[in-house]
Amino acid sequence: MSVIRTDELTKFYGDVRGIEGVSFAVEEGEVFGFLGPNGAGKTTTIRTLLGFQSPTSGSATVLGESVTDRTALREARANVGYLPSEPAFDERATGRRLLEYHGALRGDERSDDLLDVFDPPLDRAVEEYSRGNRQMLAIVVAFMHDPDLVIMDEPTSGLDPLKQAKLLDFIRAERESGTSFLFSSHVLGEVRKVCDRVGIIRDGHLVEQADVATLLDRNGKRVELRLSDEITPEAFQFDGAHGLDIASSGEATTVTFTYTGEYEPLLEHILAHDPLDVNIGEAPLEDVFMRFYDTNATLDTGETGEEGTSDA
Ligand SMILES: Nc1ncnc2c1ncn2[C@@H]1O[C@H](COP(=O)(O)OP(=O)(O)OP(=O)(O)O)[C@@H](O)[C@H]1O
Repeated sequence: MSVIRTDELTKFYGDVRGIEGVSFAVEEGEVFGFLGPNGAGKTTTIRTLLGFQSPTSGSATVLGESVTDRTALREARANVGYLPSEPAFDERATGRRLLEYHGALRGDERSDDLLDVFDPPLDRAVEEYSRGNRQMLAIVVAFMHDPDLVIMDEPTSGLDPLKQAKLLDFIRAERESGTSFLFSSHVLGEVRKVCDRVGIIRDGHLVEQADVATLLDRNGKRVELRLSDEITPEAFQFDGAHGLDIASSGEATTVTFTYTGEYEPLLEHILAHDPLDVNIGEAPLEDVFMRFYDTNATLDTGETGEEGTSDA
């Protein structure tokens, strides 16, 4: 069963388009990454799925229930965790009080275990919390009732690199035990680490839907060679090689290019030049995604553990 399914889902705010004709499905037990530049429509999709706002047209189901059937959706939501991009809490309440409140509302099977990993200062009022502590409290709230599906909007924003890594490890472990995720993010490094498939949204439209391995495969391999001899560009003009760059330092020549195709012809070409060093790796994921983004949009590769560009 698809845990989320949308069919031509459309939401306009008056004349302003939030999303239009968005169709995708999240299957049981997968982490579906939802990517797109600022204002693309990620939050609009999520808020519509959670029943916070009605679609203008089209349809969607969450755990099999229509998002426009309020009663059925409320029941389905008992099995859904939600981590908003900017968690809002009763500011004067302590973290502990808020966990009691959410536990009474939807159940608390897991907060003790979760607090071993994510440890906000429970006896302080939330208004005194740092951004990271607020996020950790929201993570505990999202998972404490042991949901089957978790919808996360920029989940690592505000967390330090260690906590970011803990959250990604935690998501992978949860997926292993069958939990499904809709994971909205700008941070490509984390998408690479946890997502099985991605949907890319731009200007309110879903422009791509593919599994991450296929996207990377399509983008080819990044090849870097160090040669003792100087060479001409013609030496590396062969089928499947593109984006050639040659730099000579006096001692050695460094050749980099992207390659799509089988290994055998690639290795033949490389060995013909008697290389000092050979490095063949995955092409950067951002090359794939940037094609779907506006030229002005910036993206975080996530490799430094910094926050994404989500707060515009
Ligand atoms: N409540 C609202 N009223 C009017 N327009 C809105 C509202 N919420 C969103 N929009 C518009 O809908 C479009 C999609 O916005 P949305 O917040 O869904 O994008 P997003 O992909 O979540 O962006 P970000 O990455 O910046 O969070 C934007 O043009 C935005 O201005």
